[in-house]
Amino acid sequence: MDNSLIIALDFANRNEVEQFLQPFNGKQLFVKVGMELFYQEGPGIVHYLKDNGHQIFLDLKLHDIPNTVKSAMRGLARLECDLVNVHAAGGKEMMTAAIEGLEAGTAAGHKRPACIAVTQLTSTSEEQMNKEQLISVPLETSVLHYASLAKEAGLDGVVCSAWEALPIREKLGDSFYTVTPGIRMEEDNTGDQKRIATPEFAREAGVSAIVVGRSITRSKDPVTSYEKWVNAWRRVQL
Ligand SMILES: O=c1ccn([C@@H]2O[C@H](COP(=O)(O)O)[C@@H](O)[C@H]2O)c(=O)[nH]1
Repeated sequence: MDNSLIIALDFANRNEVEQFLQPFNGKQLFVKVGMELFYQEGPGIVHYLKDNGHQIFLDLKLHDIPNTVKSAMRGLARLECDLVNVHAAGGKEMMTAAIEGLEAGTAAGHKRPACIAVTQLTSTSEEQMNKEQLISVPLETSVLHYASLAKEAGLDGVVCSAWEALPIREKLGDSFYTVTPGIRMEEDNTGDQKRIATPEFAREAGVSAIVVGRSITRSKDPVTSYEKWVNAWRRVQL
């Protein structure tokens, strides 16, 4: 997990994924399967990616009553992904149930998938959060609160923006993962993301992994783009 660049495979179907991966010539990547792809292709897409040696973040952001999340996680554990997630807004009891489900579904002698909680989506601004969720504290306070709940529930980390990574590490320790989408190069389109940061900023904040989607998947030359991103991410590690 540490220092990974996770590519968000936000594609409509397996055919598009195959077309995207083909020029990587078998390179083993850390990829994210989200709702768009999983709802279309189901578990088969996970098997396909695993069979090709890729590490997988299954980003389904479970958010339901504890019993339902526990049962769903029991099933997802059998896919043997590296990383799965829930929404912290589902509450501590729900997050505890997620871990119980993962443990119940993991074969004896195997390690359960790491589980992280989405705090505030990176597409949410502080103003939106205040007005629409009626949460009147600063956004960082809300993120830290959700991160603390996630840690108390036994989760392994959170999804947050790079802006909150340092305060989370200071409060909850370096071993608690901070996985950060909303990463952009200076020249990239922001799109729907509100809390964006560059790879250099993310590295300096000590995030565990960055998630990059459209900047790579929609570029004219995804392999060159991926290499540019990896170099930007690594350069500041030296
Ligand atoms: O808070 C969150 C949680 C998840 N995401 C996901 O990350 C990628 C980001 O894609 P970009 O194209 O680089 O914006 C996408 O799959 C989201 O579903 C997030 O952006 N923010």
